[in-house]
Amino acid sequence: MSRKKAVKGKAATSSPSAGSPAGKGTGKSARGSPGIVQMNGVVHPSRPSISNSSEFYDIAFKVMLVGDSGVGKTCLLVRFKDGAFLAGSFISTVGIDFRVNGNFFFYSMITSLSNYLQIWDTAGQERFRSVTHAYYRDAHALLLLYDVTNKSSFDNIQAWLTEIHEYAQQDVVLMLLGNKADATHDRVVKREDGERLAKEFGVPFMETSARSGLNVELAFTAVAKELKHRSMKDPNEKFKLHEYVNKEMKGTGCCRS
Ligand SMILES: Nc1nc2c(ncn2[C@@H]2O[C@H](COP(=O)(O)OP(=O)(O)OP(=O)(O)O)[C@@H](O)[C@H]2O)c(=O)[nH]1
Repeated sequence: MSRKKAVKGKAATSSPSAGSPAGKGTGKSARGSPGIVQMNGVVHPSRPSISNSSEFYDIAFKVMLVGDSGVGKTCLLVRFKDGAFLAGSFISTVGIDFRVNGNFFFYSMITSLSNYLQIWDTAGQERFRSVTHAYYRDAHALLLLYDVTNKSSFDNIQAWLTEIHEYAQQDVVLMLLGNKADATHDRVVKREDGERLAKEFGVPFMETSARSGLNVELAFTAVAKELKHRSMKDPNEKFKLHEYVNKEMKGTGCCRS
């Protein structure tokens, strides 16, 4: 992921296109605007272009990927973005806008659920932590990752949860993801351990693989659905995130989603 490292290592003056995934074959610029990527070659005609969509949509949700360095946050996001594009998938992405803000990059996307998501990748390295904290505060959802082949990334989850408790909003949507589930030979954290930890903290859990695509779309879809339902006025229309995840989740017996 050298392209990502280049972005994360950049100073706050990073230009949106320089060294960006968007500049590496992720799509074409829309009408020459830097950083705007058209999906399936077309931005949905009935919707605004992504660059002014946060004004158009009443609710823009900020979703952040957090977890130790190397757990696969960037790969998960890239997998989701490309999978959504290529497969024309369930939460099909109508438009994606890539931007760099300081050490972070994020994708803005209008989804087929008609909500506007900003998905932020963060740097897991300790030296970026104080900056990351500032971004927690207005996050609506956090995807907290560990790496099933790295025990310390799992052991650090409690510390991450403590940080989240301290810095994030009280009602933040939180989901625990055990990534790299495809790496069966290198696995050191059992799925049951992840399940147990998630249960202890009352958060939905699934194993994912950015490599195979296992549950990647489901993780983002579940969060998008939860955010969408929370924003709806009708309190009877309760969406149960745990139930949805348990019903839709694919096991890790196989390496493809
Ligand atoms: N086998 C396997 N490897 C993965 C998976 N996801 C990521 N990786 C590998 O793990 C390494 C780190 O992935 P990144 O996405 O850069 O990790 P990150 O969490 O963004 O790391 P930081 O930016 O340092 O916080 C890379 O070498 C990836 O190829 C996965 O699902 N399976």
